[in-house]
Amino acid sequence: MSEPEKIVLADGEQLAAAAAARLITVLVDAQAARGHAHAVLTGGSNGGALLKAVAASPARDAVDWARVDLWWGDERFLPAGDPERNETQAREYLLDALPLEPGRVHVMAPSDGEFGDDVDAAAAAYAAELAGFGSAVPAFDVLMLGVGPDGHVASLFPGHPGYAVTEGTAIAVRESPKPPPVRISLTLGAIGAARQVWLLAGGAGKADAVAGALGDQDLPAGAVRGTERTLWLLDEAAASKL
Ligand SMILES: O=C(O)[C@H](O)[C@@H](O)[C@H](O)[C@H](O)COP(=O)(O)O
Repeated sequence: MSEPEKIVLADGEQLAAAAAARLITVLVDAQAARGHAHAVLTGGSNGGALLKAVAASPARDAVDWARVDLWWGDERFLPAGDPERNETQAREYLLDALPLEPGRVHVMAPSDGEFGDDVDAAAAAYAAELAGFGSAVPAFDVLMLGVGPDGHVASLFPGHPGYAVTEGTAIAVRESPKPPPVRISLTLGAIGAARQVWLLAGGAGKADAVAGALGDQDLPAGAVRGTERTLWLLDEAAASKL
């Protein structure tokens, strides 16, 4: 288990650019070492800004995108193509511009897909897909998480049942405090299988959550660890109460 490290960037734009450069490097290094890379994407504004910065990076195509497996840390359980889905936004910000192997883009099912509105079945199917790489989940090279103002990550919320789940890798989330109410999320256990876990937090609205999670508050953002590295990527406003 890796102890949390912090890197503080000047502002949101520098945070996105620095995180994008770091992501490209991690993916290139993983492919050099193991021939492929697994990355877990996050929704939210900081996650989206990172994807846009990767799209704009001159170094973007140093990554062999055909040998990258992309996963999601969580997804809003909405119809395919809904603008509120993390997948929809990721495709718009970056993925549609990349030569990815479609079979390596592991989407959490929409609410109008093969499982219909059965979010439990959709979550179970994702758990099965994660297990298709030889263990419960792949050893993700990097797993990115936005941080909510309440200290949530993925769709694991303080005091909410999903945060307490200790079994399994992908779960259904209902009555999410953050709309929309129905989601699919990786569990803390699945998140902890990642070599590197990065927490992205920008803006003054995250300062309390950052201070609490890095302090002694029991928050999902403070509970996650990578097996090799746990890295908080912050801007000065989000780090202002540390
Ligand atoms: O599906 C989601 O809503 C996200 O995955 C969620 O976990 C997000 O990352 C945080 O809520 C931070 O979002 P912001 O960066 O927009 O505050």
